[in-house]
Amino acid sequence: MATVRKAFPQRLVGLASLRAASTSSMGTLPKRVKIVEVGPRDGLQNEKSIVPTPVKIKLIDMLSEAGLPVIEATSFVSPKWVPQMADHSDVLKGIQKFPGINYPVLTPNMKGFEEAVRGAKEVSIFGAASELFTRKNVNCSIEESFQRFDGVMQAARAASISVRGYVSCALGCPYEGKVSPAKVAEVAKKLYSMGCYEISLGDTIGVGTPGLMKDMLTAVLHEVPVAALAVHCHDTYGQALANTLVALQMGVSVVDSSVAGLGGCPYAKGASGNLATEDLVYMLTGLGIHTGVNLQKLLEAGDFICQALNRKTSSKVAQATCKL
Ligand SMILES: CC(C)(COP(=O)([O-])OP(=O)([O-])OC[C@H]1O[C@@H](n2cnc3c(N)ncnc32)[C@H](O)[C@@H]1OP(=O)([O-])[O-])[C@@H](O)C(=O)NCCC(=O)NCCSC(=O)C[C@@](C)(O)CC(=O)[O-]
Repeated sequence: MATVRKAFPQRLVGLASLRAASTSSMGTLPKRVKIVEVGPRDGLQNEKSIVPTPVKIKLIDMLSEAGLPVIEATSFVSPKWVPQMADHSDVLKGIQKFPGINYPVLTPNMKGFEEAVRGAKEVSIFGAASELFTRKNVNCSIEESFQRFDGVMQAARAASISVRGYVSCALGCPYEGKVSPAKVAEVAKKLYSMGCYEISLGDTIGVGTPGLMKDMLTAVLHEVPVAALAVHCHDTYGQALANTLVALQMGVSVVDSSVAGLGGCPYAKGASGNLATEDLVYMLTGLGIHTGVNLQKLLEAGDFICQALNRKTSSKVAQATCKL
């Protein structure tokens, strides 16, 4: 049954008009935020049943229609490790490539990179600030993961492919517990100095709180310019939006999120979904921050994937605006 929604945009306009009064004491916030939609990759990679390729393609096309500027489409990782992403080439081939929208993909090593560049114009390498997580996730040490990244970076430079870098476990690790801000800063600095144009700091298991986000970002900002930073918060403990707001107040203007709050890392036990894109867009709009995203179309994309997966949305905004 199709989801029926309340007359939502009008209410949103009303909220946005309160902006001057409600944000005056919030420090300097960015005027616009680039949202990196990770639902088709991070959101689906942990799904137990294989999601049909046409569903993935339709989801990405709907997200493109909604105006997301960056949509992480899939990952070129081993299908033995992450079977859900085994159809990466077909997904990349099947989606409509909207002008002005980037469709990056994850590439952990040269094998993934070589396959990815047949269709991708941007890739992401993914490191972590935890040795044990790195071992579980990509079967090597942090040092060895950088040796793999060296090859990818060289090949990417030669092919004029932009590379984004992730630092997982930026606010905590499922295997090591606390992670020091200094370690996160060290890994972020290394990725940045290798040539990653943007570093996404991941609270992989969503254990962070605003104070931890502030301490971690303070350390990272000594090493990487704020314009090159993004945050990527999972919402396991309901802190994702609060942590993201702290990052915005510290000057970060790129935020990763996932439609309907889908997500989780298969190698991070306990990791739940990402910050829901609908909730992020609602907050940013209320703060008068431009995203270019059409919330109504985004909600429709969320409805579509939730129906396809036969599950309830994790987006509070989607829940609040749903009549049935
Ligand atoms: C990195 C590897 C491949 C190492 O895995 P490995 O087993 O150590 O690799 P290997 O080099 O020894 O090769 C073993 C087999 O895998 C194949 N292989 C090797 N590489 C590839 C490739 N790229 N694509 C396809 N196949 C590949 C290779 O050809 C070989 O095949 P065989 O000879 O046995 O038939 C593996 O550990 C892996 O794929 N890990 C991916 C795990 C993953 O995707 N995790 C989720 C993404 S990270 C995340 O979600 C966090 C993030 C980014 O969202 C941010 C946050 O929230 O913190």
